[in-house]
Amino acid sequence: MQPTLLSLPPVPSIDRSLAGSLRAKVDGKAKPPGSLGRIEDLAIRLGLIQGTTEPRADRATLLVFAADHGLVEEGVSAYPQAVTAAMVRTFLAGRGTANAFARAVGAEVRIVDAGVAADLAPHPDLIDRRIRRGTRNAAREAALLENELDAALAFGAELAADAADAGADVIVLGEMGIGNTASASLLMHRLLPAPLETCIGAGAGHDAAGLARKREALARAAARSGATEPREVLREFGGLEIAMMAGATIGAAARRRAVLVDGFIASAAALAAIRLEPAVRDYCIFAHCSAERGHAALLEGIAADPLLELGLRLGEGTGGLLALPLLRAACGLLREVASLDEVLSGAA
Ligand SMILES: Cc1cc2ncn([C@H]3O[C@H](COP(=O)(O)O)[C@@H](O)[C@H]3O)c2cc1C
Ligand SMILES: O=C(O)c1cccnc1
Repeated sequence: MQPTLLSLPPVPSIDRSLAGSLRAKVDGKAKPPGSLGRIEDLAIRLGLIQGTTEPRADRATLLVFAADHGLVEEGVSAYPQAVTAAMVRTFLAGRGTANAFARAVGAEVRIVDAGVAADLAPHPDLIDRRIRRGTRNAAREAALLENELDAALAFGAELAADAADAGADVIVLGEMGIGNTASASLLMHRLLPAPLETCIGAGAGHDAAGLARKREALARAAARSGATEPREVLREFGGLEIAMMAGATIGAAARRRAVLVDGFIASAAALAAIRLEPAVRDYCIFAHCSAERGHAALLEGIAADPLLELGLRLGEGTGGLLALPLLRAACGLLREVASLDEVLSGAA
């Protein structure tokens, strides 16, 4: 084990011995075998993750990790850096899309300042884990120092474990950080790996000139460092919120909680977590395939079969929240639905 990973909790491997009884339970329900398609597979996955034939997804906590990126100096985003802090304030006021969707599905929301480059007033719903005011510009130098990366991973793991200990059955991971699709593209390029070009998309929105500028800046960042080892890749290309999400993925898995992974950026963080600790892969449920270029290839590269395809490209955890009712339905199948035997014997 690498000494730097010692601060991260161990992730138990999934015990597959329950798979047979979970499949038999699902097949024995009052419905034709297989008639609930992928919801049946989801029920079995949730049972395996929680180690029970009666899994729950009642309580869900969305952790939104927010941070800024030095790469924005290169014009990688169509939006100014100040939008990150403005959106954090909006979330705290309950007015973001993530807040509305969380209310729609019944999930708790926690906002984490992982490294926003602005002053934020203290707020009871804001968790301050700010490591620095944004990353360094990865086109010129490493985005993070070793100790900054360690802190981000450890804080993320701790926050996810805290949410689990406070009663969350499912951890939904979301992010807010202008410029973070640029970091995510570099992570995908090195960790999947995939050609850089196929990893770069329009992010929050770019015209042709903006996209060309983003491609050119990311080519310079990639040329600056040949890192391929997951810690090195995170340190070189950032970002703070992405590293914290990778830590949170590991922390949730260590508590045997399903991690509902949102879009392109959250998936890049999950990819980093999987490369750091392969056992987390079994705990990751990929909510949707985003419209961001690169997301479909990233998902395919880790054999992930996303639950939804809605053309979303927002982030914030919105896609994860929309998939949450599917997890609850899958748990309801195992916990509540009568067996065919009960129905035929008149017991149900
Ligand atoms: C108003 C607004 C709200 C957002 N909420 C999420 N994002 C999303 O867009 C950003 C990534 O795109 P890029 O890398 O191109 O900057 C992230 O903050 C992501 O969460 C937003 C973006 C904007 C503009
Ligand atoms: O897929 C995402 O999560 C995404 C895509 C573009 C911009 N922000 C987020």
